Amino acid sequence: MMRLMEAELFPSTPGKVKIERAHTINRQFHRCFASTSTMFLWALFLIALTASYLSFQSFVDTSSRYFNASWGGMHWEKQIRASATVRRPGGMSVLVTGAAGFVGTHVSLALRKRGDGVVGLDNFNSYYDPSLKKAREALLESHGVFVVEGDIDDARLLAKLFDVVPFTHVMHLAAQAGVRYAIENPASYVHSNIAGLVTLLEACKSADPQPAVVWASSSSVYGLNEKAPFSEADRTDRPASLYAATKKAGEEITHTYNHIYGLSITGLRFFTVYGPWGRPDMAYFSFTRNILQGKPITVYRGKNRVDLARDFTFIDDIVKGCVASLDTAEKSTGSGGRKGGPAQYRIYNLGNTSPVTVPALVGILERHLKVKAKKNVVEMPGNGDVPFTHANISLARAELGYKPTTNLETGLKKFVRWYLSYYGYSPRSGGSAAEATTGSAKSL
Ligand SMILES: O=C(O)[C@H]1O[C@H](OP(=O)(O)OP(=O)(O)OC[C@H]2O[C@@H](n3ccc(=O)[nH]c3=O)[C@H](O)[C@@H]2O)[C@H](O)[C@@H](O)[C@H]1O
Repeated sequence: MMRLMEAELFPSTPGKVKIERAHTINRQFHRCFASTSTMFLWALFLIALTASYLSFQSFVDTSSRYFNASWGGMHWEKQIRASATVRRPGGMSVLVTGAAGFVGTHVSLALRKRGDGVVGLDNFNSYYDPSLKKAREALLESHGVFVVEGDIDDARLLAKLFDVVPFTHVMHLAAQAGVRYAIENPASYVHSNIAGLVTLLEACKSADPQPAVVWASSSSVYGLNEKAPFSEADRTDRPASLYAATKKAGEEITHTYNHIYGLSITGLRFFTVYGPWGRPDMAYFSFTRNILQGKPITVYRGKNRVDLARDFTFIDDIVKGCVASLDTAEKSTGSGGRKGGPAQYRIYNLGNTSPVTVPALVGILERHLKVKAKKNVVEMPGNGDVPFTHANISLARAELGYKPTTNLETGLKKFVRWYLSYYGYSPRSGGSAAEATTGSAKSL
């Protein structure tokens, strides 16, 4: 049948078709052509319908992405520009990563209070109670610091931020913290402390102008180092935890970006930082919570019944070290991804220089809280802890003017005062904080 139609419509020898047959063929051709063109029109109509449906869907997708996205838009850019505005002669505009974190909040406030422009960046992850991070954000907002909700591993977001503001400095404090949590969630350390760091440095090296970068390394890089106090020149090639290993890797990675792209880099090895608005995962914080709730605390002890000790450093001293690092940071030498010459590369210990044992820390908390702790003393599990830390701060003292002034007794007093007020405890005169505990206390 098909072959017949083909033969009729397209005779193999043109001009040999009989006239009467030619009429019939002509009619059939027209009928056929008419139905083909109708089909063609229908097809066109369907294609147009499908295309408009698809483009409508993509419009809906894009707009819902746009409206659901936590960043982007004119209003967002305006907030960033306002927050980055410098209000003192010779001031800097600083991108603070991890701004809703413990150290990030304090550093952002200090910078803002003296008139620097500050834009925060934080992913508000749930490693610990995000409502505490939100409360810190509210505090920052009340001082005019805008915190962008986003991840340091988001290259598009970083490019946009540098597009909106020519940051002079980056204070990089976003990280997956915690020594022992690395056993539970190793990928989180790789994501933030390695991948996120590289993404951030990529953005910094491509920025024009390139910012100077100051970032948080850790005392944990000293690992199994036994030479005390720990000096910057001591061995750091024997980390005892994945956390420490990622911070050590961060020191190598930042060195590479300094070497290849001329980024000015300062790494700060923080020694067990504590204080108001602190991290609930840290011992002094969780001990306080448990002591107040009448719950036992676990105190780790080293081999041969030796107490563990830390060079606990008060937040205000750390903030001074961070700000001094920003103030003394030289400019990066490159631009647009090209090195212009050798750039500054520094590493400093920021500690307190007087280690205190964990049982002594508990004793101070008991005094301030006026409650006796229920202690379970157990041998330190092999999960990343080191027996002690002790900072030599000569270098930071000489080059940054760093001079810690708060001892653990005074610093914990300030922390306890903040804790009781933040979580809604109102101690009656003479009574212990625990006795005064009311139902209004927020749980962590
Ligand atoms: O300087 C750093 O670079 C790191 O400091 C901090 O780590 P650490 O010094 O380990 O602080 P933290 O957890 O408060 O434990 C303190 C002591 O209490 C002991 N400890 C802890 C918990 C517990 O239940 N019992 C206990 O005895 C414990 O064995 C230890 O001896 C930061 O968390 C980390 O992010 C990083 O910044």
